[in-house]
Amino acid sequence: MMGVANSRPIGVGRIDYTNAWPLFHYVPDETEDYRIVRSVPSGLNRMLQQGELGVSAVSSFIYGMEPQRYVLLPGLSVGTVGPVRSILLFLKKPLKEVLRGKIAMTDTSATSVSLLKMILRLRYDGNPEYTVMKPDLGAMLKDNDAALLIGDSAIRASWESHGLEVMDLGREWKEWTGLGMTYAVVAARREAVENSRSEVLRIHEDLLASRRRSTANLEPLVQRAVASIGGTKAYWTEYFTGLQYDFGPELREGLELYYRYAHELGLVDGKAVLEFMNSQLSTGR
Ligand SMILES: C=C(O[C@@H]1C=C(C(=O)O)C=C[C@H]1O)C(=O)O
Repeated sequence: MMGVANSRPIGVGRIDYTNAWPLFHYVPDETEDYRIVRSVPSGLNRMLQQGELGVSAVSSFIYGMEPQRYVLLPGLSVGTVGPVRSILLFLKKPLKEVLRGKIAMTDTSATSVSLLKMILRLRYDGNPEYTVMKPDLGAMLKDNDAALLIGDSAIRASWESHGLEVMDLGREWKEWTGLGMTYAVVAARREAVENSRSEVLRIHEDLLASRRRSTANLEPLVQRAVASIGGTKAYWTEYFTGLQYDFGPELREGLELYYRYAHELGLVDGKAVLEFMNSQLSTGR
């Protein structure tokens, strides 16, 4: 496993959802230093944990489970301060009943499933029964009172005229805690940083450059999203503008609270502290 994480080019995981586009849009799929591997968050989480990837955009929850194994790449995140529009609980019954009912959750997520548990338990004193399913709203709601979707599945489902009540978890978190939330981070395995330092620095720089270029001009991403997924230019402009990609103080503070709650609920063993790769390294000096 070590060999895979340390060989050149190193494997780098890209979340295969529109929400991660700004981080990766201008990053080539293959260079001498790295090769991009695409998957849903749960797939990348597993590949990074098993050492098949040296660096990956992953569910922030995964870092919180074993912070000693990773460092975070500074200046890179997928988060919001407020509504996210793509992490949504679809309710078939009033919230009061859902809190004592049954909820199906997508098998593609790690951060949002725990975020949902926190919100329902700690904010609303709920104790529903949870199951994990493939992200298919109709199938999920067949035997359940509510369904959690993330990413493009959530976006598509939010456009359907099903008449269901919808809870946006980014909005909930902000109303409840007053803070932002970080759904995805870019993490590097510690041995990848030690043994493949220049490759890790290169992908870090390329991701930062992509983030800057994407957020400076959203137009190419917006056009592409309309063409490949649908919706309007206004929708996607608002969507990308609402997301925060630079892991600023509000996102860091929110994530620290999320890790404290995760520990309180017994979802993770310890209290994770955010440890970033030394930014001195990333300037190459
Ligand atoms: C913003 C989103 O955040 C995603 C949610 C994740 C999770 O729940 O584990 C992981 C990566 C993020 O890209 C989204 O799904 O739309």
